[in-house]
Amino acid sequence: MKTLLELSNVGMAFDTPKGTFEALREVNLKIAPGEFVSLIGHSGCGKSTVLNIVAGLLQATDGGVILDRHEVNEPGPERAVVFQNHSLLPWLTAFENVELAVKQVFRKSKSKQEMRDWVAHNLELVHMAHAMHKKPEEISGGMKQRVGIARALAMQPQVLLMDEPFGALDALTRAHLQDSLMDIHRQLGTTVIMITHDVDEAVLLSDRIVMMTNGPAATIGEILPVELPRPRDRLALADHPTYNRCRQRVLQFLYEKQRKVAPLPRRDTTPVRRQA
Ligand SMILES: Nc1ncnc2c1ncn2[C@@H]1O[C@H](COP(=O)(O)OP(=O)(O)OP(=O)(O)O)[C@@H](O)[C@H]1O
Repeated sequence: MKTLLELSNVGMAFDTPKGTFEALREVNLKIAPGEFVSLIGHSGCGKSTVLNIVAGLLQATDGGVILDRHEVNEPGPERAVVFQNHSLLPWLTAFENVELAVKQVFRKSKSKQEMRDWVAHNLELVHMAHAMHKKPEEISGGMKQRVGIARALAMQPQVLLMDEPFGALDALTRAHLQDSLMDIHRQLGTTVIMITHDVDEAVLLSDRIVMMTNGPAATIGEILPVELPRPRDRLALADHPTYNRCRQRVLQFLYEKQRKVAPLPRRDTTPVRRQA
């Protein structure tokens, strides 16, 4: 397998008022160009920490990340991030929000008109052409996420990093955005790492699902290849044996192997003797 991105022996220890907290230990992962990888694990296990290290927003305290033969030490446009909350600038329109990112990356290589066309093209890609001159407060949550994705894609990143991008959306909007993301991934062949808590979302979208153990010292517990043909259709997959097997495997990992909640104490069924 050709490797675009490699995490080797990544460890992360945070200094806290109570001492050092080891969040991650020996995280090893190789990702191929064009691969769609989901990170799944219980809340607080360290998914965002992994993503932030790849984004260059955090520096690993052990090991490191190599992207296309270069070590990652700081944020860069070749690794665009989409967060759960859109993070658009409220005083700019959708078009201007995307344009701002495009100018940062392409100021020297594209003319003004080329940059404007590129912004419009990316907004069309996420089906936002009709509302490109509206401000964030004038559009829905799902539309804001679409603009955030357009902004990230417009930077032509080598890797798209998504931290629960659809977590705050209702089920129907979420389904539409998942379908759009699958289309975009098919058209552009972008490499994607996405954090999700949603098992169905992970199976539907991913080539591989990376399952993380609970912290402290969290690491990769299992990696599941999702061998379903693309393009994928959510309705057709509902009865697909591979889909159901993958779903089952992730659920087993999360709720049997990595139980988060301690089992309830067994009820004592011994009758209580009344004292005379
Ligand atoms: N700056 C920090 N200082 C100290 N501890 C931190 C810091 N950032 C994260 N942690 C701890 O590291 C662990 C992993 O956090 P992280 O946010 O990566 O988890 P997560 O899996 O993304 O959680 P969630 O699914 O709830 O978003 C948690 O125990 C968290 O409290």
